[in-house]
Amino acid sequence: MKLAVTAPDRLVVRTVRVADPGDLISRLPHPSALAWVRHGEGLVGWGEAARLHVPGGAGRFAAADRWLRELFGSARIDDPVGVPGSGPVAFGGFGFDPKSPDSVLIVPRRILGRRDGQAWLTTVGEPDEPLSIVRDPRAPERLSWSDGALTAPGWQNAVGAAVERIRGGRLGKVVLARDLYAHAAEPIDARVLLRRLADRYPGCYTFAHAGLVGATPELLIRRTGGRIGSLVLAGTTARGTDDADDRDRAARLFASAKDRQEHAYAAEMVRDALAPLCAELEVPAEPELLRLANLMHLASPVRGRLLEERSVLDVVAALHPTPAVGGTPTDVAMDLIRELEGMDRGRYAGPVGWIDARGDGEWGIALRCAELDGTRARLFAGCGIVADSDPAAELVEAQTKFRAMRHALEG
Ligand SMILES: C=C(O[C@H]1C=CC=C(C(=O)O)[C@@H]1O)C(=O)O
Repeated sequence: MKLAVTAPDRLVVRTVRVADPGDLISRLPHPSALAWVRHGEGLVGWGEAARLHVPGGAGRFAAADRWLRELFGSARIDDPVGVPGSGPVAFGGFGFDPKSPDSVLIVPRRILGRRDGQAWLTTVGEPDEPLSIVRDPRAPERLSWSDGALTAPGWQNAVGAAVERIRGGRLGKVVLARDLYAHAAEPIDARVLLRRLADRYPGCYTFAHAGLVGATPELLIRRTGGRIGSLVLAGTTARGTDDADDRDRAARLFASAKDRQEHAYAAEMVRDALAPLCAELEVPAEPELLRLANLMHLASPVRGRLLEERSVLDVVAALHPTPAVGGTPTDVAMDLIRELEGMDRGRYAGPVGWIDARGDGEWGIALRCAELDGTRARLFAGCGIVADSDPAAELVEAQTKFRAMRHALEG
């Protein structure tokens, strides 16, 4: 696999403790933001000390992991803080489809971290290298919207075709997505979107990576030393108009055979993928409810302890794509996605997150997100389809999922 690399021969890295910086997102000096923030904690980064473009292929996670081990292994690191996310960190986003050429890792020149009452600043490269600062991000104005690969009726037809294929018995589940474009008068500044997403979805992982911006509720994997955690999501209903309506909807979600089946496919695959890697693994027998500002999901929190030393990217490789974004069986679902969606998902529905020099890190599934390109944003939303899915209801669900990014753009 031929990697495209921009990196110095040897990284010089220094982490220092800093006073609590407060809100991390408002500390980003430039629109080319890197971020991973939940409940005000996490990491933000800016500048670029090293970048890796990973070509498509099933071995892309292993190739990225090897490159990072070499880069971080040869670095001169002074890190008295010594917690997950201190020292050098790479922010990454991988293409959903192994064939996609879109996977990128970036090691920023500055990383500001905040967790459990501690805060730190990491400098990669010479501390006095000037960084350009662009203050006062402006909100997008005069937005207009256009369809992506498929119109709404076209996508409903694709869902109908998927249901037929599932009823034909070749697969149990497939997740179908569609894209939508927003056009603004001026280049869109990721920081405005991050701010709005973090304010509205504090329990989600608000992320920015090389123009991909979103707030995902789904944690693919977190590794802290030997401990791992994951939050499997599948099965969705919109929030109600009041508490009683919320309770009714949640009860219907738990009683819905279709949603339970969608969820079971995802939770079982995550269990099966993690079991061989773990000395201990806890997967709840029944899902619980995850409430977001716009949606409620069936959720299975998974915990485990790794059998042997492996980096978080190594575990990502074992998990992606889960049936929360692909389907069951994976290969049949991937082919059907390529056939019916009529688009390349890019990094949407792929792993997005960060990894440090210890191999610790947090990776989510890039959902509720948009890919920024100057004045244009490409939004994505997808839905799990099983034998009982109704195309019209799935379209409504996809529109609700778009709402997170529509709101981030429109305010
Ligand atoms: C594919 C998406 O959501 C996934 C995650 C949670 C619930 C899902 C569902 O109920 O269909 C999807 O599997 C998306 O938001 O684009």
